[in-house]
This record gives sequence, structure tokens and C-alpha cells, in this order.
Amino acid sequence: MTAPKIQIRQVGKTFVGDKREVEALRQIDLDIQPNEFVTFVGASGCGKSTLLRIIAGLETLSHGEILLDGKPIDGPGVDRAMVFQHYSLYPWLSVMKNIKFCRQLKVISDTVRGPGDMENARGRADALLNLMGLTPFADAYPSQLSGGMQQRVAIARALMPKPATLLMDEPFGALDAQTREVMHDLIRHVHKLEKSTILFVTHDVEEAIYLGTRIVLMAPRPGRIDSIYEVPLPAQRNQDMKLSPEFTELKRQILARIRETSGMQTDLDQLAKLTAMAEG
Ligand SMILES: Nc1ncnc2c1ncn2[C@@H]1O[C@H](COP(=O)(O)OP(=O)(O)OP(=O)(O)O)[C@@H](O)[C@H]1O
Repeated sequence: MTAPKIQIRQVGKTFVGDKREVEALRQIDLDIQPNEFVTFVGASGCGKSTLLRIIAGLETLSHGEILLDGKPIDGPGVDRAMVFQHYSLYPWLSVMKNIKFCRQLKVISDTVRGPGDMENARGRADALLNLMGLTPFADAYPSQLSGGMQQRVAIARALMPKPATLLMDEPFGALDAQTREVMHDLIRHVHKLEKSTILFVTHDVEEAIYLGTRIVLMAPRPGRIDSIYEVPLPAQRNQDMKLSPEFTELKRQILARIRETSGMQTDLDQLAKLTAMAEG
């Protein structure tokens, strides 16, 4: 059996403010295998983004440890790339320059690399542009692109340094339903092609099932893992699978569990009681 890509051991995170402390994560234990596609769902505030940010090295943890390829994470690295909901492209750079930007930084910072690497970088940038269907827009600026296209540029830029792990925090949250479907098939294709390990946070349960091989459902106050679901779909997916009984049953189970863990059910019950009282 292969060693896990990521080992999350007893991880806790408490944000300490002037007036109060927030326990964003408590006792998170999870192993993620190389080339897995794990999706994270759960009520708002259950710590999904915090966990991703800790793995990215953008946030420190308060307890426990996270091992990446057996070594503790001690900051950001080119082996991990993060994609956010807001595309955060450089508006003054063309599509091609946005994609190459991160790679250039890596090349400049790495004295062992020479001009040959710049050639490789150009080849990879061209290949990524092609993969994302952006070749005709290489010289366009972000403001000239739709939201879906901007997010494709952001994904291409994240993939440029060949990160083994891709951390995606609601990357398609701002896109319309049709564009999201296209992006879903694209990101599954990227996963297969690049053999990356993907951790993907979403509020959309359908998205979590369609993309993931495993779904981690988190619960809030404190943020913790509530349950883990294996997705009963084949590796090769298509949009029609969303209508299958396995898919709809899993979606029903997960939505019900999110309602239970978020306290929304109690709110709805109370609302129903109040409505009944008001009606007489
Ligand atoms: N920098 C911070 N300082 C203080 N509290 C924070 C900080 N970042 C997150 N939190 C708190 O930690 C908890 C978890 O937040 P986090 O954003 O990780 O949750 P989430 O599950 O991603 O939420 P959402 O689905 O709404 O994006 C929340 O209570 C949030 O208010």
C-alpha cells in the first residue's frame, strides 16, 4: 500500500482575537492518498477554508501536525497550489503572462535552472492554454474575459509549476450553472492528466459528489469531521450520472446530514412552530 500523500493528525486551530477565541478546527484526523480527489462540504463556518489554508501553509495550526509526503508542512511551497473563488489574476498582465508569472518567480529564485527551463516553461504554458481552451485569448487581458474564462486562467496559472497537490476553495462558486458543469468536466480531466491530488471545498453537494472520490462532511462549532462518504460512481464520469439513483440517494443523505449538523433543522422546526402558533 502506498504511503498517504497528506496525513492530518489531531489538528486543531483556535483563532485568538481581542475579545474572543474561535475554535475553528478540533481533532481533525484524515489521510489523503496520492491522486485522490477529496471534496469537503459542511455548514458555513465549519472550518473547511481554514483546513485548506493550513495545508497550503498560509495559516499555522494550534495543535497536531500535518505531514506532506511524510514531512511536516512549515509554509507555502511550489508543490502545492491554491485556487480561490475570486480569480485574483493580475489585471495588467495578459492571459499568457498571468500563467507564466508564478513559474518565472520560481525560475528566478532557483539558481540551478537555466535558459532551457524558460523554454520548457513556454511549452508548458502553451500546453496549459490549449488544455483550458484559451489559446485564442493568450494576449487578452483578464477584464476582456468572462468569469469562467478568468477562472480557467487562474487554474492554468496554479498548474504551471506542476504542483503535486491542488487546493481549491470554492473555485466555481461565482460561476453560473452551465459554466460550472463545463468546469467540472475540465477539472476531472486535469486531475486524470496531471495525476494531482486534489482537495476541493464547496457548498454545492452535487458538485462534491460529481467531482470527488471521497466526500468529507464537516460540522461547525467547533469545526470537525462529522462523516466521510465514498462516492459510488466510476472514475470516468458524465453529467447523466447525476440522475442515477446512487447519486440522488447520496445527495439526499448528505444534505440531510448538513441540515442536522448545522442546527438549521432546529431553526426550521422552531419556525414551523411559530407559524403554527401565529395561524391560531
Ligand atoms: N482569520 C480569522 N480570524 C478569526 N476567526 C477566523 C479567521 N478565519 C476564520 N475564522 C473563523 O473560523 C471559523 C471557520 O472559518 P472557515 O472560513 O474556515 O469556515 P468555512 O467552513 O470555510 O466557512 P464558509 O463555508 O462560510 O466559507 C469561523 O467561525 C470563522 O469565523
